[in-house]
Amino acid sequence: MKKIAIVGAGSMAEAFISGILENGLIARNNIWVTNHSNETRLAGLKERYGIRSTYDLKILFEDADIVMLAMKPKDADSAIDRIREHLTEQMLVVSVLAGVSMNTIETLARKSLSIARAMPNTSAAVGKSATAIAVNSRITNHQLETTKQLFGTVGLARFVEEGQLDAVTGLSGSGPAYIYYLIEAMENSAAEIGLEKEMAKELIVQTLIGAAEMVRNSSKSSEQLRLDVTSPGGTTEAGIRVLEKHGVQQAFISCIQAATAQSKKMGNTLEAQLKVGTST
Ligand SMILES: NC(=O)C1=CN([C@@H]2O[C@H](COP(=O)(O)OP(=O)(O)OC[C@H]3O[C@@H](n4cnc5c(N)ncnc54)[C@H](O)[C@@H]3O)[C@@H](O)[C@H]2O)C=CC1
Ligand SMILES: O=C(O)[C@@H]1CCC=N1
Repeated sequence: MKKIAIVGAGSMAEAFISGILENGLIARNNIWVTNHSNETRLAGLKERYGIRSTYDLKILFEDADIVMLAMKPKDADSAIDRIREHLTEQMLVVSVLAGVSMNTIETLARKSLSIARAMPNTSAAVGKSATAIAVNSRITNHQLETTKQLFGTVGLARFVEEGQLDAVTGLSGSGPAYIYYLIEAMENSAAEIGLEKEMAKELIVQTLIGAAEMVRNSSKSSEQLRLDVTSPGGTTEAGIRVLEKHGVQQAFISCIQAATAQSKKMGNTLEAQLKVGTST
């Protein structure tokens, strides 16, 4: 029977709690969570999921096999400093902190740790996260298996080199927000062209699911799939011409590059503060 101690009780923590319970990976009474100071939030999680919470770190970490770091990167320094005496080399430390390297986590903890650093996304809440994971050399085969299972409960999980995680953060970690941004635009335009809100939402959602399934299942490239929709002199051509005029594809490329750069910057800022040099 495994015990997980989750440090940070925000949206990512909740997504994991819900995923773990859905799949029965860890029993309810072995899922423990804490946060900075918001007792109402902890009470809400207890109420919704029947899990446990505490501010007593001794109780939180006692016999814990897995520790999940799920606070904001800016709080990592103070949060890890507070818990570090409870962290052991035997525990699997799972971090979802954007930009924070495994080396930085060990520096903050002032000890060697078995770490799995992951970049999931909020679709974990519905079991559809796209997660990339890097592990350090101290991870045992058993802990690697546990990591696979843990992230498998909330969606697709792929292992990568740690150096790729900033790019993953820019692409799929932040990715749901880009898609929501597009949906907002489609919803706003639906109102302008005279479609009823609820029905328009259904049509938009089904269009996205359908297009995603086509990309997943078809042997054709996404460009070819787009061309298949675009009849010469037709409606799609008229619409896409406007997107091209506004440089929308280049805007998305720049957006993902900016998010990737921000992930690197967040990590480098923390490393510089710790005087452990700069990351690549
Ligand atoms: N929200 C997202 O889409 C994604 C977030 N992440 C990462 O997940 C982490 C959490 O993000 P969210 O859940 O969105 O944040 P959030 O702001 O919703 O939750 C952060 C939690 O950390 C707690 N916290 C702050 N200081 C603490 C301390 N000293 N000790 C214990 N708990 C403390 C807060 O009380 C809060 O419960 C971040 O590091 C973020 O980079 C990763 C992938 C996607
Ligand atoms: O915006 C952020 O920093 C976090 C990391 C990936 C998604 N949300």
